[in-house]
Amino acid sequence: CDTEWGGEDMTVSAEKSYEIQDSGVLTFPEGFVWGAATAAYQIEGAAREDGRGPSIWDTFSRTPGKVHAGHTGDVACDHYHRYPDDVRIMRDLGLAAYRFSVSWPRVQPDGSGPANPRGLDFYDRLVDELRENGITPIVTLYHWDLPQTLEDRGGWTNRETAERFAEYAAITHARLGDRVETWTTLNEPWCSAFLGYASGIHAPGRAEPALGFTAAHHLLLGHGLAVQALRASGAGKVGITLNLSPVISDDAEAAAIVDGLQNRIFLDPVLRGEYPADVVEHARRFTDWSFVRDGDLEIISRPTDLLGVNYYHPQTVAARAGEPANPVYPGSEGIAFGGADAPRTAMGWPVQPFGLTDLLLRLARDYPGTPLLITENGAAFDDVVEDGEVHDVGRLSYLDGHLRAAHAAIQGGADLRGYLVWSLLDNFEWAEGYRKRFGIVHVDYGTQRRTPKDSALWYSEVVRRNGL
Ligand SMILES: CO[C@H](O)c1c[n+]2c([nH]1)[C@H](O)[C@@H](O)[C@H](O)[C@H]2CO
Repeated sequence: CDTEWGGEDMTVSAEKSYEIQDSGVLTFPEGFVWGAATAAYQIEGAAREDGRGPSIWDTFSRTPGKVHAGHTGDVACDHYHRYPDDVRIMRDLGLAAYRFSVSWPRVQPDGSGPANPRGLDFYDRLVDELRENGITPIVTLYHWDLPQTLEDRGGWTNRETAERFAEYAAITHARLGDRVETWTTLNEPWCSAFLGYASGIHAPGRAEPALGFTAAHHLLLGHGLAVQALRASGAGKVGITLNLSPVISDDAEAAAIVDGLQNRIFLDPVLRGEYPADVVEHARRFTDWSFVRDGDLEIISRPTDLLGVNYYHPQTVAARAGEPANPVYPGSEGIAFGGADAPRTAMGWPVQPFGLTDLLLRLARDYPGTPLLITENGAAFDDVVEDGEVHDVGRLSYLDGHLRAAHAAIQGGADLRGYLVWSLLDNFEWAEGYRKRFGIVHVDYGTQRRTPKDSALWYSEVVRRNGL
C-alpha cells in the first residue's frame, strides 16, 4: 500500500461545496436514485476477523505474480471497522443509496452449512447504520469472493456451487431482508467466468476456455436458484448486474462475435430464457454444452425486477487476419481489440460516454420491460493530494460526460432508475492492487484517512440538484 502522508488518523467530511456552472441544466426524473458502489473484498479488510473464511481472492492475491506488488485485501480500506465514518461521508454527500456486496465467506466460512453469526452481525450493523443515515442499502450477494472451500470442489465449474449459492442467498436474506429491499445476485458473471476460469487473469486463475462457458452457465444457474430462494424468502426487488459494452467495429462478424461473448451470452438466458444460437455454435469448438440440463433455462430466466448495468467503455474491434485470440473471448482469433480514438483513463480505457447512451437504448430496444439501474460507472485516474484536496478533474469530467449520456438515453426512452458511481472509496482494484484509484473519496492506505475528492463534492451537488 502506498502512503502519501503520515497525517493523523481522522476523516474529513465534505463540508466544502462545488458550484456547478449552469451550462444548460439537465434534470433527471423525479425519484432518480443517486448513490455509490463498492464490494466486500475491495474495501472491508478484516480478512480473518470474526470467523471469515478464505475466498479465492485471498488465495489468488497470495499467488506470486497475480496481483500488483503482492497487494491483498487483508486490510484494504478497513471498512469493516470504519464503516460508520464511511456512512457519514455518504450522508454528508447526500447520497440516497449505497450498493455493497456481502462477503459469502463471512457468512458461510466454508461456503455451506450453518451461518457464521458474527459475519452476519457486521452486515446487520452496516445496514442499520445506512438506514439511520437515510441511505438505502442495495445488496450484491456475490462480487467474486467465492469461499475457497467451494473452489477446492471445482468452484463455478461444479454445478453444486450454484445450489450452495442459493442457500447462501436465503441465509443472508433471512437476516437482512426486513431492512434491505433491493438485491442483486451476481456482479458481472462474465468476469467471474472468463477472467477467472477461461483466461486466469482473475481468481481462481484457471485458464481453460471451455471452463469459461461451464462456469458462466453455473453462475447463471446460481442466479436463477438464488432468485427463487429470495422470492421464497419474501424479497422485494431482485436482479443481476452485468458488465455490458456496446461493440464498435467496421466488421459486422467480429462485432457479433464479441457482442455475443460479452453481452448476449448473459442477457439472453436471463431475460429471454435461451442462449443465443450464434454463441452456442461459436463455442462448440470448446464445449458441447452438456452442462445445460433440462429446466435450467427456465430457472435462469425467472422474472426479475431490474437489470444492473456496469458500463465503463465500449469495445472497439476490427477484423485482422492472423490476430491471436483474446483469452477472455474464447474463439476470437482474427479479431483485434482496441484502437479507439479517445482520451484514456489510468486503466487505459477509452472515455466514450456515447457508448453508455447506445447501450441503454439498445437494452430498451432489445430487452424491453426491464427497469435499468447503472450499478457501476466511474474512472481511475492518478490522483494527487494537495493541501488536503484532490482536484480530480479527469474523473469529474468522465462522470459529467457519462451522466449527460445517461440523461440522453432517458430522453430516448430508456427506463433508467438510478446511477451508482464506482466507487465510493479508492480500493483494492483486483489484479491492479491499490495502484489504480476509482474512488470519489481518496484513501491514504497508510493512515486510512479519507478525503472527498473534487469529484465527490461535484457529485454531491448533482445529487442535490437531481441533475447537471
Ligand atoms: C470493464 O470494466 C468492468 O465492467 C468492471 C470494472 N469494474 C468492475 N467491473 C468490478 O465490478 C469492480 O469490482 C471493479 O473495481 C471496477 C473497476 O475496474
